[in-house]
Amino acid sequence: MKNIPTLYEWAGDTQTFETLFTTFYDKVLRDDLLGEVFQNMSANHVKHVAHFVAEVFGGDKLYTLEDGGSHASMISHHIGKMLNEEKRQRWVHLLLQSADEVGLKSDPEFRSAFVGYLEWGTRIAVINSQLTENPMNQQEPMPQWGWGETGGPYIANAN
Ligand code: HEM
Repeated sequence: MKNIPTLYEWAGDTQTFETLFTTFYDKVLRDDLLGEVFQNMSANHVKHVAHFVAEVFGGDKLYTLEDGGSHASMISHHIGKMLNEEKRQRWVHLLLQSADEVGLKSDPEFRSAFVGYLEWGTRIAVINSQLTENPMNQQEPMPQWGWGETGGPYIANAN
C-alpha cells in the first residue's frame, strides 16, 4: 500500500491528542491510586504529554519546538518517581478508557500500534522512575512510533 498515513494523521490532529489527554488526566486526578502521583503536575502537563505523543506519532514538533521539551527532558520528569507495575497498569487502563470515551480511532491496526506504544512507553517510564539520575543525553532524538515497531530486545540505558 502506498501513502500510508502516520499514526498522527490517522488519529486526527493536535486537538485529537489534547482532547484525549484532557479526558485522561481528569480521570487520573480523581483516581484513588494515581491522583496523588499527579497532584503537583504543572498547568501545562496535559498539553505537554499530548504534544509529546502526537510528535512521537509523526505529528508537528510541538513538544520540542514550542514546549521546549526533548526526549531527555521527558525522561527527567520520571526520574525518582518510584512508579510501579500497579500504577503503570492503572495509567494504561485509564488512557484506553479515555480513548474509547473520546472516540479515538478504534480499528484493530491503529489500536494495536497505540497499545504497543503505551506498553513500551509506560514500561520505560517505570524503569526510569527507579533511577536517581537521568541516563539520557540531551541530544538524543525523540522516539518515533509507527504501525509496527520495537526492532529488538530491551537494552539498558538505550531509552
Ligand atoms: C507512554 C508513556 C508516557 C509518556 C509519553 C509520558 C510523558 C510525560 C511527559 C511529556 C511529562 C512531562 C510533562 C510536563 O512537561 O509537564 C511527564 C511527566 C510525568 N509523568 Fe509521564 N509519561 C508516560 C508514562 C507515565 C506513567 C505510566 C506514569 C505513572 C504511572 C507517569 C508519571 C509521570 C509523572 C508523575 C510526571 C511528573 C508530573 C509532575 O510534573 O508533577 N508517566 N510524562
